Amino acid sequence: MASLTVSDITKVYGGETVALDDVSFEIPDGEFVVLLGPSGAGKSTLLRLLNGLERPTEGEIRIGDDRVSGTRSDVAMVFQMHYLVESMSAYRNALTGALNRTDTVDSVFTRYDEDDKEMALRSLETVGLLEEANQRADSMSGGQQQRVGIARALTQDPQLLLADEPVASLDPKAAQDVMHYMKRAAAERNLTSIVSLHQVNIAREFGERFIGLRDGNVVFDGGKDDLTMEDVDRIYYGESPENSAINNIA
Ligand SMILES: Nc1ncnc2c1ncn2[C@@H]1O[C@H](COP(=O)(O)OP(=O)(O)OP(=O)(O)O)[C@@H](O)[C@H]1O
Repeated sequence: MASLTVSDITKVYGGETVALDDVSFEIPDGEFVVLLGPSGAGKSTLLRLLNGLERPTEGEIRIGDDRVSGTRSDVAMVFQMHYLVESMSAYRNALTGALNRTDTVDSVFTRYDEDDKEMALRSLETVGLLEEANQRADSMSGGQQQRVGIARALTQDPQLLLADEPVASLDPKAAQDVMHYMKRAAAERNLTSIVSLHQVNIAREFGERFIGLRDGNVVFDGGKDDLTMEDVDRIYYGESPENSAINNIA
């Protein structure tokens, strides 16, 4: 739905912590990108900059031709903790995504129109939960709850879908399910998507393109066929061979 251009982004916290150091890349319309990197590499910082929650210290981000200068209704985010209202149904939770694109008065009074309701149902259908629409969120499994979180993001009708470790707290089967539905949602709507993941096997299964961050720098940017074990090693362990997973396994 929209291309994304990240140009020379640097983010410094508190005048000394360089979380991102001159990062640049472009993502064309509808591409499904996985962000890889060890703890502290700058993945969450990058996602927060992309959704306008934080401002870069230097550089700029464009969605299509628009410079990102704050939060936007056409950028939706899925979090590791899905922050559902547990006592509400899957449908009601999905519907709240519409509040991010309605005007302030409607959102203060939580008013939804017919289009919002249809969009929420369509979003639940996309994540395979239409039949569970009336089920309370707290009676659902962790994977189902995360799929409701995705449906809520889709009800916002975004151009850009961001997800920060959306499957980190799920077991492998649930993680695979959630990624399957997220990928399906992105493909159905031609959504440009960026998902940060820790699990390399899941990343490989679902990613089309991989951006590897380490110490705030892009150390890998390429497709599935380009991503070797050595690249994964370099992303997670750096250049020093004594730390390498390959060497430790060998
Ligand atoms: N609000 C903040 N204030 C100060 N430093 C921060 C802040 N947020 C992140 N940092 C620092 O910026 C660097 C990058 O952090 P970030 O959370 O973006 O990494 P990450 O790759 O998402 O890590 P994780 O996988 O552990 O979430 C780290 O050194 C972190 O301590």
